[in-house]
Amino acid sequence: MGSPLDRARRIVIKTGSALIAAKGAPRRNWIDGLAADIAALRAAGKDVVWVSSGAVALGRPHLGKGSQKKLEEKQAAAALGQPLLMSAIADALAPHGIKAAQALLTLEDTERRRRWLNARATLDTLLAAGAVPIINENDTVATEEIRYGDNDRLAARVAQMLSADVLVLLSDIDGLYTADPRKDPAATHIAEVLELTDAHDAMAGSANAGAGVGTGGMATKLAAARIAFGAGCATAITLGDRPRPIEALRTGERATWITPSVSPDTARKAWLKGHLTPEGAVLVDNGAMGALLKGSSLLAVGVTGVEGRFEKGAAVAIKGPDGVVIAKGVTAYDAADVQRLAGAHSDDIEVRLGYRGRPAIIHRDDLVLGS
Ligand SMILES: Nc1ncnc2c1ncn2[C@@H]1O[C@H](COP(=O)(O)OP(=O)(O)O)[C@@H](O)[C@H]1O
Ligand SMILES: N[C@@H](CCC(=O)OP(=O)(O)O)C(=O)O
Repeated sequence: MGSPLDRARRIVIKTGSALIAAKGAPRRNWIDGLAADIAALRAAGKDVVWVSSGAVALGRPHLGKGSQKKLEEKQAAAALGQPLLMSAIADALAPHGIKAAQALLTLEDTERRRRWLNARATLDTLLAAGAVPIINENDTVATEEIRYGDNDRLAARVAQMLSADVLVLLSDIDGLYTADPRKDPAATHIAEVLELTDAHDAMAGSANAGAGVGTGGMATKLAAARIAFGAGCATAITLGDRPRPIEALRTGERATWITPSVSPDTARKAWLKGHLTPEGAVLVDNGAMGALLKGSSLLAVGVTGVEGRFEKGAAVAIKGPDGVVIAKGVTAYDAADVQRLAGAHSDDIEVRLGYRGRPAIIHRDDLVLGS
């Protein structure tokens, strides 16, 4: 059967602070090993996104003395540590001919549809260019209310946004146990979860019950796995501190695999179907209707007009020439721009808008057929 990693097209890997840093310095040998793993995945044609913690841990020694418990002290440490984190990772990827691209996200980038479209387009562009996006929370500006707070969930949101097939959470433990093995020596390992229940949450205890340097614990890993699960993405929780942790996972080293029964594509379409309440409509001609039914994106050339006012990122209905709703989707343009683009060929988009817009009014990934 092989590993889910072999079948995956897109993989998100999350590394916790304790793997990245020791005594305030980057663990270069370990980072080099993971970089070699990532190079092997890239060579096999897979897209890889690396969500890495460690900015606070690497920045702390440079902030001076003091407790460094206050939020602004952690944020300042992150500002000092983030470039150190990036350069350690970029240096490790460079010998493999892989470019590292920094992307610092805040909660809004994955929760607000408009920003989500932008973040996704940028990350897709980086992946298409062969780069590995290195993602962290934008700790320096994220305030308590608008924080993911832990990179486990951030990584799951990224996996969801990018329709990844596998999320790997590299941890200081080789998976989920029936209880915290640090406290209960009788705890047993769980190799596979096909449905996440409250019983699993009870095993993990509360958040922040982890080893110390980071902010996660097993509870946030399960919260992350739940987000990924809903997006049709499998999660592996496994021991990170191995020389080649991804290769070890691929060849069957111990892990907990949390595996959904549907694909990312099916999950996304089901989500769209249930969550989109149209705020307006885009009117299309017969040609566009035929293309949509065949699974294409909605291009400006087939648009004849709009109904109502809506923002970029809003849910809209798509209506055929007879006024019947044939699909719903998330629009990449606001109503005024859709009107401006009606009937335009792709080459004309820039002239009509005054900027270089996206080719699709609604991308096929953001579209579901039916009313
Ligand atoms: N049921 C459980 N199974 C496994 N680990 C658990 C469980 N409950 C609590 N934990 C704790 O969670 C820790 C992993 O979280 P954490 O140290 O935050 O990892 P990371 O630094 O990789 O984010 C484990 O070392 C373990 O002590
Ligand atoms: N964004 C923070 C890390 C937050 C976090 O989730 O840490 P961890 O539990 O080690 O993955 C940083 O870079 O220090």
